Amino acid sequence: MAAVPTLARRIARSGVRPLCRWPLAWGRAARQPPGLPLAPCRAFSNNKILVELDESSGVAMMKFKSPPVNSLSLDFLTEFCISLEKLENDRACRGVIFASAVPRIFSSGLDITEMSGKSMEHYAEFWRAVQEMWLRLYGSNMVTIAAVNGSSPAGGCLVALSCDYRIMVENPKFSIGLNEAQLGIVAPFWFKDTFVNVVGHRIAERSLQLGSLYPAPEALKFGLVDELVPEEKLQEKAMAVMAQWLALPDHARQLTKSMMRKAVLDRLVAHREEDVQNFVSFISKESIQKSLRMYMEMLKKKKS
Ligand SMILES: CCCCCCCCCCC/C=C/C(=O)SCCNC(=O)CCNC(=O)[C@H](O)C(C)(C)COP(=O)(O)OP(=O)(O)OC[C@H]1O[C@@H](n2cnc3c(N)ncnc32)[C@H](O)[C@@H]1OP(=O)(O)O
Repeated sequence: MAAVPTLARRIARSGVRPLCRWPLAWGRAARQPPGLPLAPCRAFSNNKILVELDESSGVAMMKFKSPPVNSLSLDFLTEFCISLEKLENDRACRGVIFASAVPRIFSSGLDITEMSGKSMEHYAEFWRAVQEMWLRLYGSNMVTIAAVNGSSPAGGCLVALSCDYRIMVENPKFSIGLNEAQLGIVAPFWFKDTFVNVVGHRIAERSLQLGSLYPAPEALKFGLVDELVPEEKLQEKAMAVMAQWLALPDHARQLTKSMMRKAVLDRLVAHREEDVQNFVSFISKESIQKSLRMYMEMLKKKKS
């Protein structure tokens, strides 16, 4: 685990800037009854993520703001881990809702430029950051809800799958799934395990082999997302579901969550370094690099 401190150093170096104490993101002011002072709220942001914690409800909103497509770059992943750790250690926070501040895209998944044309050391550092993000999110003690307000392929889908509940905007133009096979790459075992735990083995096997992306209404049919709502109702719905989950005693819910997820988490923890080495040797193959370059070219051509 020699290079693990690299991510720890990045986390330590990266500043988390406090914002004002009375932020307006997610329309808090609009929800407040007239004449009453705003409930205590704390907000912080870094370059790619905005967080607002409402102390009265114990609920934080984490919004991804890394245009154009919220790709999960090394910087994004580092900032995500910092923000989540801050909330995890804050006794006032019991639940987090994740959403995008970028229109039409929840997250485009792992940043392909981090996996293409870089050194082996870079691939290893990047993959440790991907592992760290998943271990923290899937293993979080807080209630986690993905408010999927846009397309969410591959790593973006993993973020949603790692939450306790997924609510997606009902727009059929927004799609979600683990489409790695379409890029000529393979979802690692812990992506697969997370997927199987949500949709079951048969659907996961077929979807992973075909690299399927599902429009929101299709994703609902087999439980990849838990419900669909019109975009303007997403925040309200996420808050309502959160309130339902927070009505239970934390210790009972947390122990149950841990019991359900422990085997899958432990598997990566036990094979973490091996998984890094597998990733590095796989991604640095010339044939895989060629597939990634072709995929990026295809994305560019689609625009013209
Ligand atoms: C033996 C087994 C061993 C296994 C070892 C492990 C193996 C490796 C595992 C790797 C797992 C990988 C997981 C991933 O997440 S890979 C990423 C998958 N993501 C995608 O396929 C999404 C691609 N993007 C899109 O489909 C569209 O961009 C999107 C629908 C998200 C948005 O469309 P829109 O039309 O709005 O925007 P553009 O396509 O024009 O994109 C804007 C610019 O953003 C760039 N872009 C998009 N996605 C990414 C990305 N994921 N990474 C980096 N850059 C991205 C796109 O190229 C445009 O750039 P330019 O403006 O410069 O052209």
